[in-house]
Amino acid sequence: MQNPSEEHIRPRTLDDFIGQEDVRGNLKIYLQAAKERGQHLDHCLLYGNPGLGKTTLAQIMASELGVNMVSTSGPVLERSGDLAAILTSLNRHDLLFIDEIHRMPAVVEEILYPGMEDFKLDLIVGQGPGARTVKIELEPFTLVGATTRIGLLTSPLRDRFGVICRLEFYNPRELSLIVTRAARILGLEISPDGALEIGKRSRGTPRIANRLLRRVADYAQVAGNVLIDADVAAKGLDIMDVDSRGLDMMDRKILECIIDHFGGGPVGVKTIAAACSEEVRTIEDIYEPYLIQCGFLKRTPRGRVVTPKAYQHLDGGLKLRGQ
Ligand SMILES: Nc1ncnc2c1ncn2[C@@H]1O[C@H](COP(=O)(O)OP(=O)(O)OP(=O)(O)O)[C@@H](O)[C@H]1O
Ligand SMILES: [Mg+2]
Repeated sequence: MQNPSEEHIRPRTLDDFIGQEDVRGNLKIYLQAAKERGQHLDHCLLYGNPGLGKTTLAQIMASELGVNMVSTSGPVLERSGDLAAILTSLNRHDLLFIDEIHRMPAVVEEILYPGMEDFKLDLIVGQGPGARTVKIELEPFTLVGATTRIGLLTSPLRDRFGVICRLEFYNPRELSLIVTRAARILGLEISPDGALEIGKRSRGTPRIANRLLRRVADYAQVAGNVLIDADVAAKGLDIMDVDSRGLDMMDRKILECIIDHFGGGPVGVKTIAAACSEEVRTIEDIYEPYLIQCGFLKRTPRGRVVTPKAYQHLDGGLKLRGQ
């Protein structure tokens, strides 16, 4: 196959979607119930770190329901009219996917409330004393919202979702299954221990697992290996500076910066961001959740603290590199 895109790898059915057993089990029931009743599915909020499968799940829900999916995202919806145009164009039972729903402006959010609750739009037409409200009936639809930051959602919005699903980091075994599946689609040969090696170093994230697989495949090809086994995978990942726990240069830079400049913490995230020349948001959304999950970093009321486990991990790495 000619360099299949990310879209080819994306699972299409709930059965192809690996891991997240609780979310998958619950969604299966809700989807079946909605289908049997011939009704729209209740609004659903998916939250979790980047690359864990929110967009993928939304697409699977639409295809399992046999409905059309219309996609947009919070920051694109600048004015209430932008959302009104989308809502009025939806067909019966369509799925509206709003990515980064926490970034939707307040004025847009307000017109979404009656849309979600009663499938009605209250539009204000005109300005000043001549302004009037026009009520528009909408077709019943399902809103699927995705967010990496559930804490930034207002509670009126959060409360209007009937189903709230939290996606967790994947374990190495699940990631190895994801890698094996992707390798099959990409026409690559990989052994179970090769897939597990990539799985262990993918920061619990399918998107990263798929990316590392492609880079390891490049390495294997150039090195003249047809089969990606644990040894080839480890060498390919080592040259990319992805260590045995999946930490990359930036993760290590963050930990080392807290250790070297702030005595291991506690130190505020803004200070860390400035010292590492990185955005606060990127540290909070991309790096920190995984470091916390590994038990390498702790969030305390006074700031971030590097744990003894992180010191051990970093020391081990230095010894391996002979420093
Ligand atoms: N459970 C899974 N099984 C197999 N592959 C998966 C799974 N979850 C995600 N993937 C793969 O990982 C990639 C990233 O997933 P997706 O785009 O759905 O993440 P996301 O949560 O929407 O991320 P973001 O927050 O950045 O939008 C997809 O292309 C898909 O191939
Ligand atoms: Mg997405």
